[in-house]
Amino acid sequence: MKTVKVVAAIIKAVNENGETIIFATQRGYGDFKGGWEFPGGKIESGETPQEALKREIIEELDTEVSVGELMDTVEYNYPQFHLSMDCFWCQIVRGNLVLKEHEAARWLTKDELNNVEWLPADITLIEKIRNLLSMTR
Ligand SMILES: Nc1nc2c([nH]c(=O)n2[C@H]2C[C@H](O)[C@@H](COP(=O)(O)OP(=O)(O)OP(=O)(O)O)O2)c(=O)[nH]1
Repeated sequence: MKTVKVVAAIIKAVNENGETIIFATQRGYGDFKGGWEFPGGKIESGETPQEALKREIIEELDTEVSVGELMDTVEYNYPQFHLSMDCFWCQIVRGNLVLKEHEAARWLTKDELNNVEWLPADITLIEKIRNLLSMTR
């Protein structure tokens, strides 16, 4: 099976109650249309994962992010391909998260993470994020 290398941004911020919130986007097109995901996309040849992620976030959201620690690498078998997805913690440097390709977006607290229909590959990742956020606050 072919492997598709993807990078995704777990963009983190803090809301007015001091809770950590995470930015989720809904796919606007393609096979997974309507599913929720972390913004990002395929790594192009010659790019580091971090470079690919910065490029994708500018393309998709017109926003510059700083790419922090690798949170997890998701390995998931879809019927048509194997997904290998590096997920990095990110913070906004400048920009207003303009939805250029996505249908919708939401900021979610840890208790709201289950309120959207995540893509199949993201389910275990969401559990890990919830656990991490529960330990901090
Ligand atoms: N960005 C992103 N992609 C995800 C997530 N979960 C998940 O299964 N994917 C899958 C969906 C796609 O098959 C692939 C992402 O590649 P992409 O965003 O370039 O997808 P695409 O097929 O729309 O790209 P394109 O060829 O049209 O440019 O990874 C996620 O959380 N974020």
